[in-house]
Amino acid sequence: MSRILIVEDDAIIRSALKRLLERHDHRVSEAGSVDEALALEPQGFDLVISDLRLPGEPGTELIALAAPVPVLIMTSYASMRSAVEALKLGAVDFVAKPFDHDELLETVARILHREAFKQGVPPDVAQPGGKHQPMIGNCPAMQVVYTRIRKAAPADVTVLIQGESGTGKELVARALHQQSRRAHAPLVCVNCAAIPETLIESELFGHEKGAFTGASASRTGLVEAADGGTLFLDEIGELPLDAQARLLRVLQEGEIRKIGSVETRHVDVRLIAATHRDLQSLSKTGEFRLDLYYRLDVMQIDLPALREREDDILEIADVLLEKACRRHARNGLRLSQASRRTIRDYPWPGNVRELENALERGAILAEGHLIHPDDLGLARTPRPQDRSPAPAPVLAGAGDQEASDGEDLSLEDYFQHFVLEHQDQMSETELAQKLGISRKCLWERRQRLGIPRKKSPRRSTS
Ligand SMILES: Nc1ncnc2c1ncn2[C@@H]1O[C@H](COP(=O)(O)OP(=O)(O)OP(=O)(O)O)[C@@H](O)[C@H]1O
Repeated sequence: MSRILIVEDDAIIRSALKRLLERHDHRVSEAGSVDEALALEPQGFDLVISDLRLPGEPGTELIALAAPVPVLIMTSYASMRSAVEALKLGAVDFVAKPFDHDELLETVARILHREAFKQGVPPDVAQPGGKHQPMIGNCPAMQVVYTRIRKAAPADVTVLIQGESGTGKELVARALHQQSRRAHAPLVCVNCAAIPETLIESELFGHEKGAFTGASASRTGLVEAADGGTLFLDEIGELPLDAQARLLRVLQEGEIRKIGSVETRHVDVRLIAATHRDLQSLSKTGEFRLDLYYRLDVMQIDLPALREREDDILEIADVLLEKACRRHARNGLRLSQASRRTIRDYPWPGNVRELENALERGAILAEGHLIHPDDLGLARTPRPQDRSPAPAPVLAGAGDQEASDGEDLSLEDYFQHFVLEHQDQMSETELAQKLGISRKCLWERRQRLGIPRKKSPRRSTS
């Protein structure tokens, strides 16, 4: 069922058209002018059918205001000139009034069909350097993702993105922001797992001077920094309960209160959250507030793991390899047939990020013009029957470099031993520094090896 918005000031024509479309299973809303149409948020529809001449602004104004939703223009002034003008301005098509019912229905069906195809097109995403690149991959699961992005982006609702680490959750958040009406405002990305638990509330919500030991000046939080724009909270499952309560207030009341302050301030922020954890299960154990979960779960986007995107793996590998070759001035480098098989059969527990790293290694290490499996440095190559779900191989060294089987084991042992022995005396930052890895990497390895971070009993600033 498609959602269609009719914009027509003549009530008789409007209700006749409404009845006609409803008889053909469309859900129809009506407006009598451009202003009334805007109040109904035209971007949430699949098609806008608008009269050209309306009281106030002409129907062609909606072409830009409803974008990317197509606008079909009706005109009783069926001169070629007004129709051509409307098409030039970007109308998807036009119909002359009085219209023939079958012709109109056919035009509507054709437009909706064409749009349905467009929906599966990967969105362009601005990378941190400012360059725009399309998301790679066209497998059926990703087409569903692209369609969801296209529909959810302009709707200004909270979105919960779920998927394993490295599947592209941040990329989806960027696409949602860029296709929303907030695109001109900031997108603030926060990885809740990478900020010490004791600091996360003040990072997000800000604090007043003297609110806690070490708070020597008042500070604005990241939620406020995203005012007017979008806040992307990655790994929201790691947010401590106190911070969850504050976040709930932001979502419910649109209000923020700094730590140590009695005053509240209004903020207008769209929240996009991501997690690789099952928030509903976490809420059963009391680790995640169920009311917050329901607030977040307005629209869900599920990202498939790379191993489930068999048709995409080699396509992604080719595009990422080209980029890696450009970065390292190794143009013309290609994957050997054996490398292509290895890439296809490997379970990719670290998903696209792990593939990106492996290809980068390949581009650096390859000696001739072909990248061989050894150059990729994958920990082990499973036989096809070993594939998903496979145990995650442990990656060695900073930046997730991988090593051979023997080294994996000793590194894993070393990591576990070191963390267990020192975590009572060291902060997460110190632990990560001593291990030569990032805080985020430390957190990910803790998850993989089942050594969750201990909850600290009181606030401190270390
Ligand atoms: N479909 C895709 N097309 C192109 N690049 C991708 C795609 N999916 C992921 N990537 C790349 O993989 C890397 C990881 O993506 P991203 O940071 O969005 O993943 P994530 O799910 O947010 O990971 P984490 O949960 O660990 O933060 C990035 O460099 C991103 O550009």
